[in-house]
Amino acid sequence: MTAPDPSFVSFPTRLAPITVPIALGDRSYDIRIGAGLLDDPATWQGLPRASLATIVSNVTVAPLYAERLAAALAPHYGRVLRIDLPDGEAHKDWQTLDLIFDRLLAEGADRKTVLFALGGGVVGDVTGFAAASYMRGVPFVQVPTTLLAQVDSSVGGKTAINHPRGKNMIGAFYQPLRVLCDLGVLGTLSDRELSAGLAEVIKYGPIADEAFLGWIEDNLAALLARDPRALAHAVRRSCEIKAWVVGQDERESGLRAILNFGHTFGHAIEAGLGYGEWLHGEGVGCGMVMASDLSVRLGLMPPAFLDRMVRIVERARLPVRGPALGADRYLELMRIDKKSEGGEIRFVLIESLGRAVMRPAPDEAVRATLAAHTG
Ligand SMILES: NC(=O)c1ccc[n+]([C@@H]2O[C@H](COP(=O)([O-])OP(=O)(O)OC[C@H]3O[C@@H](n4cnc5c(N)ncnc54)[C@H](O)[C@@H]3O)[C@@H](O)[C@H]2O)c1
Ligand SMILES: O=C(O)C(=O)C[C@@H](O)[C@H](O)[C@H](O)COP(=O)(O)O
Ligand SMILES: [Zn+2]
Repeated sequence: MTAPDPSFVSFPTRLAPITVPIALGDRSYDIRIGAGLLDDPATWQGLPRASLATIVSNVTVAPLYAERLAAALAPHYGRVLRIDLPDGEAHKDWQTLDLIFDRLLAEGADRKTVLFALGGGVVGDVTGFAAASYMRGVPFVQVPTTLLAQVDSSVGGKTAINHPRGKNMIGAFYQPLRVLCDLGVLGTLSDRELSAGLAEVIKYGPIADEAFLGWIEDNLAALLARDPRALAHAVRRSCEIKAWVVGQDERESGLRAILNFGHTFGHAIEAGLGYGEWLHGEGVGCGMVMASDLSVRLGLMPPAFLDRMVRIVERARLPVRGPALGADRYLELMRIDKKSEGGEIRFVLIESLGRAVMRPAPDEAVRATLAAHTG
């Protein structure tokens, strides 16, 4: 007898599937959340049919789930091509993008070819950018397989690759046709990656929903234990908040920047250490502690808020102290951030629970935050 698939063991299919719509005019789409979605024929209804579907995944995720996805797609497409990328943040680059373009061209992919991004945020971001640029745009579907990708990266249409100088520096806004969050696939995720995903879940509390922050605090043990109902609620509420934000400001002319809470510091850590050393979620967790410190330092929030954020980030098994890159290096890396204007760094800060603002901060305050939370 073969060993049971851990995704079926951990996640019973009796969890009712739910749909979170994201309203973007003619680019509107649904985020579907449920257990066993990959194997449900209803999942694929209403997607464009074509002679070729391409599953873009990576060498870790493809052996786990690509066959199931290919079998589900086979009835609807003339041919299902598979592209397995190298795994890891260090491969979110031009070379990997080229791999996709080379294969698509070699296999005769045309403008109707539908790309399916099967993987975490790295696969999703690279595949999305490939979809945005191959023949000036082909349709794509997000099939996120990490918690982080289900609660954040698969939703909202930010696609990108990294540059050695800065995160996500080359990319495009390009929306998927649908997002399919099969909770069952979270059963095979490592504990470290689960915690990384929790960082982005936690983020939604202070920026948009005080009650959700309280719910996360009350349910952190259940989330870490992968309780299906707790994970389902975390994915649903996160997607609702992200859909609400993106629906108002698709291209980050204002409000959407709140989703960057913790990211100015976090991206500096990721780039400063070299991509892949710290996970994105780890950078965000620690970055939220630093941004909370800055919010307190600038008089926006009381000190108890910082204590609360340190506690929740620690309980999620995420780092609360950044690496000792040196304040000058942090400042240099943060100046490249996409929110900077005229060389002035702008931080997402909390001004009351559930409400974020974007503000510049005096260098001395930032240095004090770095002194308190790095090394
Ligand atoms: N576009 C956006 O809005 C957005 C939002 C947040 C993060 N991001 C980006 O997302 C990336 C981080 O995504 P991530 O945390 O998913 O990392 P990731 O894509 O590197 O995946 C994490 C690891 O888990 C493995 N994996 C994925 N699914 C698995 C599964 N079901 N079972 C076992 N292993 C599995 C992957 O192969 C990888 O080794 C960063 O590049 C970040 O910048 C983008
Ligand atoms: O969707 C957004 O907007 C976000 O900022 C979500 C972030 O979690 C994500 O990491 C995003 O890729 C960061 O965006 P960037 O514009 O700072 O690269
Ligand atoms: Zn992020």
